[in-house]
Amino acid sequence: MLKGIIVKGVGGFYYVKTEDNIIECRARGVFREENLTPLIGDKVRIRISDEDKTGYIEEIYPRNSQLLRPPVANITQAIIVMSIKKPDINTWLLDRFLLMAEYENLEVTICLNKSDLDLDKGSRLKNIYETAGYKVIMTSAINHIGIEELKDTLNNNISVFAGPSGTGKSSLLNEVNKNFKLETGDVSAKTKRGKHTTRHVELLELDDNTFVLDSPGFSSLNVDFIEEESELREYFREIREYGQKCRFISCLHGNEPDCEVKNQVEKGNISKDRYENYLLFLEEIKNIRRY
Ligand SMILES: Nc1nc2c(ncn2[C@@H]2O[C@H](COP(=O)(O)OP(=O)(O)OP(=O)(O)O)[C@@H](O)[C@H]2O)c(=O)[nH]1
Ligand SMILES: [Zn+2]
Repeated sequence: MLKGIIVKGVGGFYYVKTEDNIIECRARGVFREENLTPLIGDKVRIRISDEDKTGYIEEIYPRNSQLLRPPVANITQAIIVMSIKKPDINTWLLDRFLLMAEYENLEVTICLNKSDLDLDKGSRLKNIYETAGYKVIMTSAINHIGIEELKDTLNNNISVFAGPSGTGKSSLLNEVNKNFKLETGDVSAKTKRGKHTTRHVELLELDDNTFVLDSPGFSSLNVDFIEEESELREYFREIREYGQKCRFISCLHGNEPDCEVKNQVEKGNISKDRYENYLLFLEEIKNIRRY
């Protein structure tokens, strides 16, 4: 009997990382009957058949978490990689990623990469997002800055690396583990080759018990997963916090009187930019519901 974790799935085969090596496995038919599909990230028990020497997944251990997009199990945290410049940081997108992470109930760390290009801007952003309640690491893949802190954050976790194309996700992973030789390059060259569409989902092993998923999938173009307007305020940490002191318990922090959130935006304790993104998302959710 062997135990392992599914790191890749291709055409009906699952690749299971055991203590010693990676074993190609099939799933037992019984999973289909139970309507259970093995997922990347699943911790499994396998058996090697004497006849054909292939591995069979015998049991899937209970999942701690399950992401929808991309479909992976047991992810413990998200590392959201944004570049300060080239491409310029887009905080609307960052807040969108954060929303997704909060919705999925993941631990989250923001990685502000390419700090070599504009340290001042990086510091300002770090300050804003730390004030909002997030852990922020400033990195430079080319100057090897912040890599140790990033390593510590990854240690003993199964993390999803998320962020727009060209922000340096592959470059950072290559720094974190010198054995990785992930393809990096300028945005236009990679887009031409359709890198984003052809890349499959795979867990990379950084260390024992430490895996990362370099995935383009962890983002959402719409907010249709949020059903009620009132849900949104729960996913903005600082708004959730200050919102408890609003006059009305139902306050959506828009035009209501005595709104503590607006009050704190005026005082500068809540970032105006974050608040405006909150209002934009709120408007979007309203519109989904109307049509
Ligand atoms: N100046 C600077 N450039 C960087 C840094 N990190 C990465 N780059 C460059 O940014 C470009 C994109 O880096 P990648 O690592 O390929 O970005 P990615 O996020 O993996 O991109 P996708 O695979 O398209 O999602 C490359 O040309 C890198 O050399 C950094 O810290 N500073
Ligand atoms: Zn309010």
